[in-house]
Amino acid sequence: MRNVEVNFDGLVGPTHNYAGLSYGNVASLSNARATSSPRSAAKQGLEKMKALHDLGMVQGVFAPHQRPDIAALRRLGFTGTDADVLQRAAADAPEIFQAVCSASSMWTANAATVSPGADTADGRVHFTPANLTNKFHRSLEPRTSGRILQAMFSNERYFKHHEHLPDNEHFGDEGAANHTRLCNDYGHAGVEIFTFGRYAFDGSKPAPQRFPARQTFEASAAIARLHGLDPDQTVYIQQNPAVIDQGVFHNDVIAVGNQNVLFYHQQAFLDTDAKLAEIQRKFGDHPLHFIEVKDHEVSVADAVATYLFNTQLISLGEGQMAIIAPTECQENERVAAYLAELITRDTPIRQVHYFDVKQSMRNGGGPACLRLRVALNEDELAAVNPAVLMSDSLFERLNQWVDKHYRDELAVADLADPQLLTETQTALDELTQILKLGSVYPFQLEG
Ligand SMILES: N=C(N)NCCC[C@H](NC(=O)CCC(=O)O)C(=O)O
Repeated sequence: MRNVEVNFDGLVGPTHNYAGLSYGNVASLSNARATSSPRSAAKQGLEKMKALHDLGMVQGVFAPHQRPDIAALRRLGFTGTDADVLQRAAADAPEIFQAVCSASSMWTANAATVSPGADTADGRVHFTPANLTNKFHRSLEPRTSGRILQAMFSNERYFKHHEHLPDNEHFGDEGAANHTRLCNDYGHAGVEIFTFGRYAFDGSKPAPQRFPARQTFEASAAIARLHGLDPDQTVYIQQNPAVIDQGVFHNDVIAVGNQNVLFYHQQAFLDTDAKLAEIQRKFGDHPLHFIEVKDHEVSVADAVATYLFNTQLISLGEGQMAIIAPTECQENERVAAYLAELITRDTPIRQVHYFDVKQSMRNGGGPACLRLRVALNEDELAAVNPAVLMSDSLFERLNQWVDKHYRDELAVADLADPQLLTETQTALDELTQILKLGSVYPFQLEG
């Protein structure tokens, strides 16, 4: 049976903007209040999806969320017509208002944690939407992400959907951004690696001093229990608090894995040697490539600035992999030299492809943030909603849809324009028809 890994990329929503909402995320803070281009952001994302499709990958599209989130504003006491709610919130509580306008659902690496059927006790693919409790604007995502996931993976014979973890910092969960799976073949049982930033109930354990640790050990362990993972095939690794304090707000900013390769920075983890030995032991006798990038090769600062590790490692067949990197890596001499040399080494990584995803990068989201990986066998793939899978015609259709509905430029001040709300709802209503999702947005469910 053929087993594949499908990347479900977040389609950038029409309100994509730079409001500087993510403390601890260096790019988000440094680009605060810059003017964005929702249209080019969405098109940059579509180009990457199409290029991976053209490389022979199965590629999916993950719909964006409804923003501004009027329901969230009503829950916080703003009343009247939708236009009243928007304008009152913008005037009286601009920080709350900007948060409910964020297009952050584009970073689908944070949408959920996914365990393939080969790893779970009941043999189904398990999904748990991330609660994203650490940032208010992201905590608005789990319910809609859950509905979109159910609309894409609806067959209960193959797919199991869990509720997100309790909405509380003790169970702070950022989804697949802190989850890596190593395996010999996508269809074989793998080792699931959960990376976390702190322990919720034990203040004596190491934790960052400056920036928040968004993921807790307790959240990771709960996901592993919910998904029915075998403890002998599961590894928990604490992120090095010192790198969180340098802007590594998710583990996928400092490490990435695929099949038998783990590519990571020397400073990424705590207790690295013991943890790598545990991974090797649980992985078994098969060859495993630990590619460690040393400080003198690429510093943590360069890794954060270029997103060297927020790259996608994709399998091209015959044991070869390609690395999908943002153009920021190409523009940094040290990182570009490192990658040029890496593909000549005796590892599966043989190609590097650069993509311009600058609109997303300016909010701290690289190629790997934009995608949620789902490993599937043939039967499971056949059960996926086919309307969300990339093809030449879907690429063309989505580009036309973006041209019709998206603005070229958006400043933070434009977010209060009631017309933007109407434009967004019209666009998303049409999108649910293109992607055959049914009703997934609050404005569709209320009516
Ligand atoms: N590393 C992964 N997997 N994802 C990147 C997420 C970036 C996102 N940025 C933001 O939410 C900024 C949005 C704003 O400021 O409007 C975040 O910090 O949660």
